[in-house]
Amino acid sequence: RPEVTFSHIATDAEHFPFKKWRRYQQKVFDHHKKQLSLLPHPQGPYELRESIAAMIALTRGVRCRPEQIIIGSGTQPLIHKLMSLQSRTTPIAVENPGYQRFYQLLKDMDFKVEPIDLDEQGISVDTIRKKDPKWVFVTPSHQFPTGTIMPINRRIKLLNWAAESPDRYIVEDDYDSEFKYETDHIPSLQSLDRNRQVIYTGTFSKTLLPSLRISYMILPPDLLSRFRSAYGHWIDGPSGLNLWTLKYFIDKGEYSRHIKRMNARYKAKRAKLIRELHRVFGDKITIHDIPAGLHFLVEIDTNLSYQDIEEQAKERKIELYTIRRFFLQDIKMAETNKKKLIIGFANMKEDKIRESVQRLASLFS
Ligand SMILES: Cc1ncc(COP(=O)(O)O)c(CN[C@H](CF)CCC(=O)O)c1O
Repeated sequence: RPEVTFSHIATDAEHFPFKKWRRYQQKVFDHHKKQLSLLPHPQGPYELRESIAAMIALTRGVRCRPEQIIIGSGTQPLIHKLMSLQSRTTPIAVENPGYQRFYQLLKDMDFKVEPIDLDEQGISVDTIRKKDPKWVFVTPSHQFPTGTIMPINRRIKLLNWAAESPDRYIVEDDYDSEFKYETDHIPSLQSLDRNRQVIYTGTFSKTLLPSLRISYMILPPDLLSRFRSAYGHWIDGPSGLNLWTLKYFIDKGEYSRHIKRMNARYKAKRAKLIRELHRVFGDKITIHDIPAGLHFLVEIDTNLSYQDIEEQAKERKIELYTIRRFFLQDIKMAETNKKKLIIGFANMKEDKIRESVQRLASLFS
């Protein structure tokens, strides 16, 4: 069991409003016994989908009807269902480095998956043109794991690429888009899409608790009808109790208040951690200080290999991920002496920042 953590995966459960959550759960028991006695709609309760549609219209500019929302027990199962309906000869592009779990899922499904390089604006559309995929998976709000926020011009360029052919699709994975610090939100790709070629996925794993396993996907009408005919008779997905509780949580304004509070808390914790990293590492560290999300990338001058870093971190009970976790295929990177680490801070206790940074520094001293 790690004694300090730089993980980007867990959220700060200490500040989750459990009392409020329990109160709304009680309301579900009191007023929704009937719904609890039934199976939820295969896409999740319509009433919750209405609340999500209204919320993301405000926060992300997403335009959709509740009928287009599919609620599922995680982003992977939703993507797995959707991609199961596509021909395996469809060439697919993903960001490299990128979200390893999607890459592995698509490879396991026998798709031809093309890793696309990134520049300082996000995924390279020039490389996409060269590789000519039909589908592209992107994380424009906060590229995973480099953190890049895709500027509006690159979003337009990517949408223009898709618009050139009706069988092209973009999967916009908008995880952790709720967290932006002193920078404003850029509208989602979905809100700029005029040709119904963007599939939008969101999750409550970063804003509430990853263990709730509540995520959602918004399909354009043509994909939606195929999805419904293929899965309309399935009964799976998150528990109705949690879904109805989430509906109250959103409708009563608790969700947006929670995000505001966590934004302020994460912003302060992040700033403190960055100051401490600079203080301890000095010019041996470069911090990619992109003011968004629950992690950032750093580069540390060291002759240690990634292997050494990962092994020594484990030995010293430090939960730490290097960029190697996100390389999609073992591209023989010339291991320069600048090693990239993912620094997550959501689950780091503020009063443990000094000790955590000290322990990290001990790896490289
Ligand atoms: C890039 C990205 N897109 C979606 C999710 C949301 O997934 P879900 O909880 O299934 O809705 C995550 C969440 N992060 C993963 C789950 F915590 C872990 C990261 C790791 O595997 O490194 C994510 O990073």
